[in-house]
Amino acid sequence: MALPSILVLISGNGSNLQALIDNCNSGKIPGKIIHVISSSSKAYGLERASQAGIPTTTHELKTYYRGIPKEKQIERNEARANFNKDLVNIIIGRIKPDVIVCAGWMLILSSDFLKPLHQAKIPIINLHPALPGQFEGTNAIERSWKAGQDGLIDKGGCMIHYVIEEVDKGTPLVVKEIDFKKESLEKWEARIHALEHEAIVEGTIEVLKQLNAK
Ligand SMILES: Nc1nc2c(c(=O)[nH]1)N[C@@H](CN(C=O)c1ccc(C(=O)N[C@@H](CCC(=O)O)C(=O)O)cc1)CN2
Ligand SMILES: NCC(=O)N[C@@H]1O[C@H](COP(=O)([O-])[O-])[C@@H](O)[C@H]1O
Repeated sequence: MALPSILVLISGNGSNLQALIDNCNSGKIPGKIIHVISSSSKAYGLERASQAGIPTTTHELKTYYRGIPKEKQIERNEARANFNKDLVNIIIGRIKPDVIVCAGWMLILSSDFLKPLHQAKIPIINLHPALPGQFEGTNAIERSWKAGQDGLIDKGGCMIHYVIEEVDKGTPLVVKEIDFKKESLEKWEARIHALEHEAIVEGTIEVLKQLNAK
């Protein structure tokens, strides 16, 4: 029987993508990465995918914004809606994955994207480098480090959660905690990234398990 198919969305380095590639190849993740889509043509993760023989697509928002000045907000919003609609049509129409994993995908996904996926019963999960209810959005690692330095938190970590319209508020699948300690941002970041590489593998295994349970 064919392994469930995984689409991975990235925007950058792809170290979490690499963890997925390595653990699919070892069989720890009972799935096959069939495609990688990047929101940036400069993402090193594209190189990682190519090295692993995984087809890639680049889908850049700036291409949709081209020629629309920043002050033309209505036109830019329309362009962004088209970005989301085209992306979901590529996924549902061409790639047809069983599950989608956001592994450092740095764009908010709109209802134009999420609703068709829900109708197609394709679950989508995301890696967020903070605990549930903490530091939603971008730069979460630095924000959590500063909060720790200020004595506002004594724990940090990362989570894998289902993606819903409300950013980083979806039901968690995996939560990994670490104690805060006075250390450099670089050391904190390294500890979080190490945790991420475990969490993204466990979260992908879990979403595949839940898929099979349906
Ligand atoms: N609808 C959802 N979309 C996304 C989710 C989600 O839970 N719901 N998770 C994110 C991943 N993410 C944090 O884990 C995240 C990434 C990016 C942003 C954001 O504000 N992006 C800006 C652009 C920022 C930039 O270019 O530096 C934007 O999209 O305008 C917030 C959260 C993936 N998407
Ligand atoms: N809000 C989303 C977010 O901040 N995601 C973060 O992007 C990085 C991707 O690293 P990678 O490209 O090396 O996998 C990871 O640190 C991940 O937590």
